[in-house]
Amino acid sequence: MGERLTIRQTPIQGVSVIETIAVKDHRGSFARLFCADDLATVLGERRIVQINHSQTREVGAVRGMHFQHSPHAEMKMVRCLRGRVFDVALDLRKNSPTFLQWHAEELDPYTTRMLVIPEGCAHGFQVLQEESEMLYLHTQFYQPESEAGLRPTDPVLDIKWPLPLKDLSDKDNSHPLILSTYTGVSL
Ligand SMILES: Cc1cn([C@H]2C[C@H](O)[C@@H](COP(=O)(O)OP(=O)(O)O[C@H]3O[C@@H](C)C(=O)[C@@H](O)[C@H]3O)O2)c(=O)[nH]c1=O
Repeated sequence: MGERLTIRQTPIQGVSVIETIAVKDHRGSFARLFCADDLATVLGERRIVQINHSQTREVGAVRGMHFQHSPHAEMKMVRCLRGRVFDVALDLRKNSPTFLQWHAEELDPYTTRMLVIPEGCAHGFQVLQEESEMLYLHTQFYQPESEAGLRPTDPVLDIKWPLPLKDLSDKDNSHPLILSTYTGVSL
């Protein structure tokens, strides 16, 4: 059996793209979505403790940019199960060489790509096809008191969303704008 997964690094340390190689036959396809052994170099000592799913109706809708503060900082692995999304990881780590830089990947069920977003990076996405569905693997439990976010339209972040933004939640629309004095998060 050949390689089932490939891991591609991005310019942001710890943000990587995992591609699953599906096995195809006359019935359709089979793909391994997660394997702790295959992903040992990405996971280290972490373990997946929660799996979440979201469905988003409208093209242009944005969810993000979300993260959890230490001590509940988490790694997320994000995959699109239906539709297509523009998925963004944003580096907020104090003293990181890529501080405030972002990396985006288009995710859809056919390219079987999963974006890895490590602790100290925020995550968000824009829906490019109606009824898009996302699957999240998390290394920490959801902790509302540690939950934080940045405004997807924040000019300091300058995220180049492909479409006009719509359907933000009230919470996402009220994330504070960051100032030029913002120094990031500590882990
Ligand atoms: C994230 C989360 C939310 N909730 C609840 C809180 C709220 O009532 C409802 C919807 O939550 P939100 O509005 O935060 O959902 P949403 O805006 O989709 O939040 C998600 O956005 C993307 C970008 C991520 O990266 C995810 O980790 C998550 O933060 O679900 C949980 O019960 N467990 C969870 O793990």
